[in-house]
Amino acid sequence: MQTHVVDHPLAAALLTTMRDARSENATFRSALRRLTHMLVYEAMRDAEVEEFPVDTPVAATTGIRLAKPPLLVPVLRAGLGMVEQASALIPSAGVGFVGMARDEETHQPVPYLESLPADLSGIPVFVLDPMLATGGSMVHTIDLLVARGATDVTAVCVVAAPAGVDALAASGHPVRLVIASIDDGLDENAFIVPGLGDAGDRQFGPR
Ligand SMILES: O=P(O)(O)OC[C@H]1O[C@H](OP(=O)(O)OP(=O)(O)O)[C@H](O)[C@@H]1O
Ligand SMILES: O=c1cc[nH]c(=O)[nH]1
Ligand SMILES: [Mg+2]
Repeated sequence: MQTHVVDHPLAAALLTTMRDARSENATFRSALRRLTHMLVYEAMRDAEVEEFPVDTPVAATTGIRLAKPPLLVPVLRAGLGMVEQASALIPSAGVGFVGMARDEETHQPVPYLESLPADLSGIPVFVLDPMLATGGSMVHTIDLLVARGATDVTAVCVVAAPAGVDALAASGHPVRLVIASIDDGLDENAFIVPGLGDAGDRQFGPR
């Protein structure tokens, strides 16, 4: 699996704001939005483009547009904080939704919402979820996408545990990972260490 860690001082500073337990919800959401801009920008670097004729006020020239606008799939709740910025960066992108909450005892994902186009063949899909912990939620989301014919999936995350990266790679799915940091590991509650806590709660309050 191709993994791209976005190693940039501006990204690192925003991630630090998100890690800081003193950051209020609004500060956390703002940092996530701004960091998403950088992650999606990097994730789109190799996107397929096509040329088309365009007239400037001065002359005819050749323009560039995305050959295949992607589908953005935020994983609720935490991924919701990434979708507005990703859409702003890729205005032609569609948006689908997956809702999932981890069981606090088993740490298994419990799906509660699935709103996706029926046919994803030929469409690049960007899954937006800040946290990749055990990997269960991301692998389940990609299972849903692959079942609809997706063959080109990018997971755009903020923080991962090595176990989550390994689970994604072991899933055998056609996925690449774009991320700001791969952290040290998981604690006994399957929270990422040092991580940033519960990314859903830190944006929206307790569930
Ligand atoms: O890799 P995993 O072990 O599956 O954990 C990661 C998942 O946990 C978080 O969601 P959570 O279940 O807390 O739901 P929330 O976004 O509503 O808070 C996070 O946003 C991921 O979806
Ligand atoms: O550290 C973690 C792990 C799962 N989900 C989160 O929001 N944070
Ligand atoms: Mg949560």
